[in-house]
Amino acid sequence: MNPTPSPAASGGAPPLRLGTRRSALAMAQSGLVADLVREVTGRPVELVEITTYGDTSREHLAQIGGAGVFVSALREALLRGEIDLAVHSLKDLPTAEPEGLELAAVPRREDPRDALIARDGLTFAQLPPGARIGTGSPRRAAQLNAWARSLGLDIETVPIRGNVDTRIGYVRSGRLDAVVLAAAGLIRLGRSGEATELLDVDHVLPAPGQGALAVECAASSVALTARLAEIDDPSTRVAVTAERSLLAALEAGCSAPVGALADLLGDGQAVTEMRLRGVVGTLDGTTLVQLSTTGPVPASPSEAADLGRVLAAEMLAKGAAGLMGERAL
Ligand SMILES: NCc1[nH]cc(CCC(=O)O)c1CC(=O)O
Repeated sequence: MNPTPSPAASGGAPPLRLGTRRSALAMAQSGLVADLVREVTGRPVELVEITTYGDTSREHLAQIGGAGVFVSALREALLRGEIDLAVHSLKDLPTAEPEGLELAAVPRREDPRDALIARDGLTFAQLPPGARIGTGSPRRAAQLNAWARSLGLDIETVPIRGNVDTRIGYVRSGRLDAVVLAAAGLIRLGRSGEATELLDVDHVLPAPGQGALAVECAASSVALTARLAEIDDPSTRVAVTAERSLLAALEAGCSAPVGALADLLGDGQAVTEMRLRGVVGTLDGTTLVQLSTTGPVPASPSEAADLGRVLAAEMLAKGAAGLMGERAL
């Protein structure tokens, strides 16, 4: 981090306009990034609320084109010069970077795991027969159903959507026995205490990029992009690059039942290797293709992307393509 510039240096600078969705989670994420951006630029940052189609539509995500609908309005505002930077959940960001935009920074990742919020403090294994678990994500449905089968549990996954409050509300009102959400979202909203279990990634691999934020700019904002590089976390960047490259090489969209997680492995002294795990499955969890590969820590994002492509090729050779056609209801 740079030392804070003197008041004189920042005195006349106009505020940077940071575009954000207006959900509580988006505002929390944007607030975090705004603090980081103020630190490295010494400039004031103002939040500009942008409404996206994903926020107003009541249709299911898979039907309106997946989580990319949350992203496009922010990207259009960037391209029109109405905002200087946009903050997205990286897992909602389509893998193809549009012409004229740049993924300027991926700050340090929050916990990538999924969290269970169940009634009566229950864990997954304690859910009663016939338990109904809400999730709009085919990835979560596939892995929860597979996990339940391996435990001899009888559960039903129920498609739901809505913001974090709405989804937790299904449990509080008694309409569902449990819901599954990203731990990172709960943590950023100060609601991690409501989780009754953090799901082990051996059972439920998160979405590629889950828990990480994406700070996007117009490619023409050269000076700003250079400053934002200071809030980029290189370890997070290589991990999410491998995960997203796996997703892209599977030619799966963000609403496909694909999970991926890269983590850096160490010997206690130093990081020595990166492991990338991936999963694709049918919604009912009867068939999963789950593979892992471990290699030297990538020296660059492009090397990380290679690891993603290698694992994708292995998954495709095991029939992954045939499992990705299914959509959530
Ligand atoms: N698809 C919605 C979405 N996009 C990002 C997050 C959580 C934050 C994150 O994963 O970084 C969520 C909510 C959820 O999955 O529970």
